Amino acid sequence: MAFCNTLIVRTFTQTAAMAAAIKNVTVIGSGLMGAGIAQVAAQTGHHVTMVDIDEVAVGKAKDRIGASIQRVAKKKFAQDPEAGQKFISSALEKLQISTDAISSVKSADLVVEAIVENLDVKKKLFAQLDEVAPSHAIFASNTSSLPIGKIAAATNRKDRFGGLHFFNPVPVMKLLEVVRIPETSQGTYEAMCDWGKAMGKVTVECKDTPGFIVNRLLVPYMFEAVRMLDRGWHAEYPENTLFEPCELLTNMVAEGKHGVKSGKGFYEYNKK
Ligand SMILES: CCCCCCC[C@H](O)CC(=O)SCCNC(=O)CCNC(=O)[C@H](O)C(C)(C)COP(=O)([O-])OP(=O)([O-])OC[C@H]1O[C@@H](n2cnc3c(N)ncnc32)[C@H](O)[C@@H]1OP(=O)([O-])[O-]
Ligand SMILES: NC(=O)c1ccc[n+]([C@@H]2O[C@H](COP(=O)([O-])OP(=O)(O)OC[C@H]3O[C@@H](n4cnc5c(N)ncnc54)[C@H](O)[C@@H]3O)[C@@H](O)[C@H]2O)c1
Repeated sequence: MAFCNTLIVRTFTQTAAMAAAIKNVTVIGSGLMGAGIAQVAAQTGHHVTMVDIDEVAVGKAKDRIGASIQRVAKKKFAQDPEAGQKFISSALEKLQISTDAISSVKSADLVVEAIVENLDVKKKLFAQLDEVAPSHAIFASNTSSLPIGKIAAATNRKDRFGGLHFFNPVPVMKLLEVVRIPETSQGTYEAMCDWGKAMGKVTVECKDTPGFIVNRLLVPYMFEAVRMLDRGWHAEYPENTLFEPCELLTNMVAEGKHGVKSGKGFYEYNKK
């Protein structure tokens, strides 16, 4: 029992230490997602370096952040514009830009990659960063569709590797999928979740499966919308199995499980 308690205390201490240690964040890629991630990280008190191979892109990203943060401040400090101005200047002071990925990770506690969706390009980048980043630094990819395990394989820090899948527009969307591979240590996983919460996000644990959770649902839904457009809206397709009632739903309806209005469905609801 004493051994068990010691182990729990030690694990807790290590995890808390890793999470507390995430102060310096390097975001690689300053496109739609990278700029959003960098912005929210700076807004929430982190020292952020945003990197891009394209000097023009990273400059434009900083301008976009300036415009987006105005919108955030207007909403967040609607009653106190002075506090809003302080919020903006404090965040922008914490944000550096660079075109040199190698030097930008030298004091990073967390590296979030949001570059082009290409496995070889991501692997090449992480292999280079692995050589120079501090050993404690956690690496994460924001990929929409590539297996995290395949990207992590390019490094010697699979225990400190995971997915941090944000949603567009990052300053607005609350959800963050935190993806773990079998090698991701518990400390790394918890540090990623704690960092996500510090970013003001709601974190959800995902396994490293195609599409994680959201895109697994979203992409077939989007494709189906496009197929509908493709074949015309007016036709009826009674033979299409997509429209067949599911047995599970039929049974739930028969059992009176109508969701919120009946107090039970997939969940139980407390009616007040
Ligand atoms: C395998 C292939 C995969 C392909 C798909 C990949 C998918 C990917 O992996 C995952 C995803 O991202 S899935 C996609 C997941 N994403 C979604 O599902 C999102 C879908 N989109 C939406 O839900 C709506 O368009 C929004 C809620 C974003 C905006 O609401 P709207 O009704 O269009 O109205 P509005 O007038 O514009 O804005 C209203 C207020 O919102 C605020 N604000 C907005 N943008 C901001 C910004 N950039 N900055 C700061 N603030 C911003 C601001 O306060 C603004 O007020 P203001 O007074 O005007 O400043
Ligand atoms: N767009 C979305 O809605 C969305 C949502 C969630 C996740 N993602 C994922 O986020 C990643 C980025 O997507 P995006 O939409 O921001 O792309 P984007 O094209 O807007 O931006 C990518 C940026 O990366 C830069 N870049 C490319 N190679 C680089 C390298 N080797 N080093 C440094 N910078 C490099 C490009 O110059 C570009 O500015 C992708 O993996 C994508 O799948 C996208």
